Amino acid sequence: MIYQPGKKSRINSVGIPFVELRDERLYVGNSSIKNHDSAPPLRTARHKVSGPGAFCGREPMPYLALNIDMGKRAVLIVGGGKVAARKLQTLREAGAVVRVVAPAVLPAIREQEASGAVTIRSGGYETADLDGVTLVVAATDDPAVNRRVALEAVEKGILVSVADQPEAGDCHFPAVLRRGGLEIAVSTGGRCPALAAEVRDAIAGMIGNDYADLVEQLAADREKLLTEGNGTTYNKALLRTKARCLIAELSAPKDIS
Ligand SMILES: C[C@@]1(CC(=O)O)c2cc3[nH]c(cc4nc(cc5[nH]c(cc(n2)[C@H]1CCC(=O)O)[C@@](C)(CC(=O)O)[C@@H]5CCC(=O)O)C(CC(=O)O)=C4CCC(=O)O)c(CCC(=O)O)c3CC(=O)O
Ligand SMILES: NC(=O)C1=CN([C@@H]2O[C@H](COP(=O)(O)OP(=O)(O)OC[C@H]3O[C@@H](n4cnc5c(N)ncnc54)[C@H](O)[C@@H]3O)[C@@H](O)[C@H]2O)C=CC1
Repeated sequence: MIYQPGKKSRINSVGIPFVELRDERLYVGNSSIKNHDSAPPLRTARHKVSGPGAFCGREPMPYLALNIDMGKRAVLIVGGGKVAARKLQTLREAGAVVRVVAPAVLPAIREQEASGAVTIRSGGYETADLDGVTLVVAATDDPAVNRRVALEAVEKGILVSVADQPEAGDCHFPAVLRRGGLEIAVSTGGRCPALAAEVRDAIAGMIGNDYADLVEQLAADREKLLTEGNGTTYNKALLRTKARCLIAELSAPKDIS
């Protein structure tokens, strides 16, 4: 089916033609996806008045993009389901020491206990679970528990990311692309995570593994330059120019004859 502007067509609540929710199934073109969610299809928009993500004029107030070395930091994940497993993976990749607390934990999480980088306490969340952690991720399927975790963390000055009520916390996870030492993080500030993931995937098609070599090569050049003491202005001009040239080389069509 082709969308023809002006012709009568089925339009869903977000204005995508030929996508329709009917009898618990999502119809997209000729195929359909089962809707497993029991939640009502509509929810009220969040109208934030203060804090990151709040609106200042037309633009949402930006978050601070900051790369944190989590190697020496303890993190608590409250919940042991699918979302907790994804956040655990991300946190472990960043070297964090993670504690998980939940009455039921997925095998994918349980299996990681043997590595020593994850400890698991079976049971419901308790305030004492927050002791000594830098960051807490509230990812249970109980909104009241997630909210309690958020309130208690904020009170104690602990950073908190809340899976179902991001506005109750103060940070969130972006969609990330890694090419060796190059990291690209994409965020919509919680407004549409699926878009962040799609943008990341689109960038992945443009930024290949060659970029990992670029980082290595330029980092070695820079290391050498810093020992030569030519000054920041000189180093900046040289490294920016070389980076630009190498990127152009990667983008140029290859002669494979
Ligand atoms: C605020 C934030 C807090 C946080 O950090 O968790 C948050 C919140 C929520 N996500 C929800 C749903 C979905 N999240 C994803 C996917 C991802 N979500 C991620 C981050 C974030 N999600 C943070 C904002 C990041 C930003 O905006 O840029 C990614 C990028 C990174 C990661 O998770 O590591 C990861 C990409 C994974 C990858 O790498 O591919 C998909 C799509 C998919 O799975 O493909 C869906 C289904 C479609 C949809 O609903 O949008 C819901 C509703 C839950 C419900 O329906 O009950 C909430 C709660 C709410 O919005 O209230
Ligand atoms: N931020 C994001 O990227 C996304 C967030 N969500 C939201 O994340 C939440 C979790 O989703 P899933 O992982 O799919 O759920 P799930 O049902 O797979 O797991 C829920 C987990 O919470 C645990 N739990 C329940 N009560 C608890 C308590 N008192 N203390 C500690 N743990 C407790 C359960 O034992 C279970 O391990 C939901 O609210 C969902 O709406 C869903 C999709 C994406």
